[in-house]
Amino acid sequence: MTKPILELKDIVTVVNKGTSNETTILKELNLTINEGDFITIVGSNGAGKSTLFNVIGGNLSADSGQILLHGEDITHENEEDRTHFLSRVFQDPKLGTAPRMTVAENMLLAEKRGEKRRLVPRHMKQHIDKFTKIATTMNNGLEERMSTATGNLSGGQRQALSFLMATLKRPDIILLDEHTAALDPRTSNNLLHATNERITQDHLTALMITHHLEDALKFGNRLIVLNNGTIKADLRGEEKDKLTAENLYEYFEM
Ligand SMILES: Nc1ncnc2c1ncn2[C@@H]1O[C@H](COP(=O)(O)OP(=O)(O)OP(=O)(O)O)[C@@H](O)[C@H]1O
Repeated sequence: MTKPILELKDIVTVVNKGTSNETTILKELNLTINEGDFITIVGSNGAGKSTLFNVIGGNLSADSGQILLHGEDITHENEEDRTHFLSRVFQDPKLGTAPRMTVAENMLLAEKRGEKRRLVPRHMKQHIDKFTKIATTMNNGLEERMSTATGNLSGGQRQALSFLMATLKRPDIILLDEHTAALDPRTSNNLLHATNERITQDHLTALMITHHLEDALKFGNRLIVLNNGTIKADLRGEEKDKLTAENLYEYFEM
């Protein structure tokens, strides 16, 4: 049985309140995310995709509506509180990692997130074999650079590290905000496949924004089309499998 992890109920977000630029971005948006869902999200520029992630992440508060995590109301929890159950990977490879720290240190930091323990070499020794093994799953040589400062990695390796760090503590939800968009096509493709393997094999729950319809079709068990602040389509199973890029494109015009 699929269990809901996160439920968004009638979410409305308004920006520039009280000014002549007041705009409603999300318009009574409803979405239930179930355990193990890997949802790809597409939609035109300005459709509200990043705003949806900001509302889930607590960077932006909903003006009305409710957010439930495992049935509990978390609508008023702030961004920091929500890091206990979610992690996010951004488009910019520089955002997810500390540049002067090594790959292994960044991974240790991610694993100890939320704990009071200090980062000490003794802890590193216990973890290095496990971290190296995890890095190997990225298929991009990251495992050979465990002692390299993150700032000296290639963009693809750095973004793969950001993704791994986001998954290390098995958050309830992982938000992938066009996390391969800044990479060249081959590197992007490699990271997408590694992402897919880690999410499906470890039964993680993730939402991934992409502008590439083929990727939205290829990956995930559910595909959502966001248009003008609402969900225009939420396709899964056979319905998603049968979909082509051409049919999908039609949803953009609705
Ligand atoms: N804090 C804000 N203040 C004012 N306008 C905002 C704010 N956040 C988002 N918007 C506007 O809301 C609309 C939706 O933005 P959002 O970034 O969520 O769209 P998106 O679907 O992620 O677009 P893109 O594909 O271009 O990244 C846009 O018109 C944007 O300019």
